[in-house]
Amino acid sequence: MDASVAPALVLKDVEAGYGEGPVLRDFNLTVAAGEVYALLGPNGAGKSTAARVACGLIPVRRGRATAGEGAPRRGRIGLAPQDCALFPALTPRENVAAVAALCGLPRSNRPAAVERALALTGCAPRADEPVHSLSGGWRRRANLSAALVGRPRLLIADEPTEGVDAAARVVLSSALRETVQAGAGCLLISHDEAFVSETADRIGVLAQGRLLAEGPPKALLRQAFGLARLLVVKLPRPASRLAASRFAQSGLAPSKDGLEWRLLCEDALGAAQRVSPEADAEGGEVAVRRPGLDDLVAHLSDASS
Ligand SMILES: Nc1ncnc2c1ncn2[C@@H]1O[C@H](COP(=O)(O)OP(=O)(O)OP(=O)(O)O)[C@@H](O)[C@H]1O
Repeated sequence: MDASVAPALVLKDVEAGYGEGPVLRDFNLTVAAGEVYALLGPNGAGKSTAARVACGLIPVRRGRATAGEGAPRRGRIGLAPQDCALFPALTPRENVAAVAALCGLPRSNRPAAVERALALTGCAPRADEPVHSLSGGWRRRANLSAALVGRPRLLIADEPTEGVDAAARVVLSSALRETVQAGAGCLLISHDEAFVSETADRIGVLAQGRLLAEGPPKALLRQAFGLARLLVVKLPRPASRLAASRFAQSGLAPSKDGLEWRLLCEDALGAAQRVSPEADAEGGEVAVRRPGLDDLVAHLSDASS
């Protein structure tokens, strides 16, 4: 990343919220030009609030928010909100054209800009059907096209893959990657672990309005878990007393509903062999896997609460 290029977003010592108690306090976040930065965290952590501060939808009570500097004033931030911001009676092409006008693009440039934005998200094949008749996945593509048409310096994509199939996810990931390769910065908010792993350069893990960790996903996973693997036993019903005591003896801890027992350790395969007889007798399934981003979020937010 080029340090001489201004960041796409800087939130510095920000305090912001809705009622009396702030949601974000002393909150710092920088999204560089050329990177996709994903904010992860449990429900209510403050991710959408940070996005709203970034695009000026809620004011900063303290600190400073600077977004999209270096772009024309009206098109500098592109927002693809979680609840698609589209006119349902209009087609994707008409919606994207309307946003192009709102962004202040010169009239003569608009048709090419609209085609480009529709092509980036693969929306062109359904671009002339009314939005209300499109499936959720096509609406998501149109929603992202509308955010991209003004060539924003900062793109904010809030849950862009909600209700989207695997093929569309690949296209949307490429659209975000191409956008940042062209020089924008992207703030991505997503609960979609696979999408974030494929798309983000850096992630920030947020809980209760505080950033708990940030960095490249692989580095954070390595730092949190090292060589440990996760043993997961899934049960159709809570374990019998005998099985529960055997799982506990082997170091596994139950979920709140008692349907899942877990252990994070370097010898997860050995532990799996030890608990397999009880798991089989209970009709359960045993799996060993590498911890992923969802595990990282749970691990960091549990440790901070
Ligand atoms: N419009 C609002 N008015 C009042 N409080 C709100 C409003 N929107 C969010 N909040 C509160 O702010 C806190 C953070 O919410 P926010 O939507 O930013 O979390 P989030 O991390 O995006 O959650 P999720 O993953 O569920 O979308 C929550 O306690 C929420 O109840």
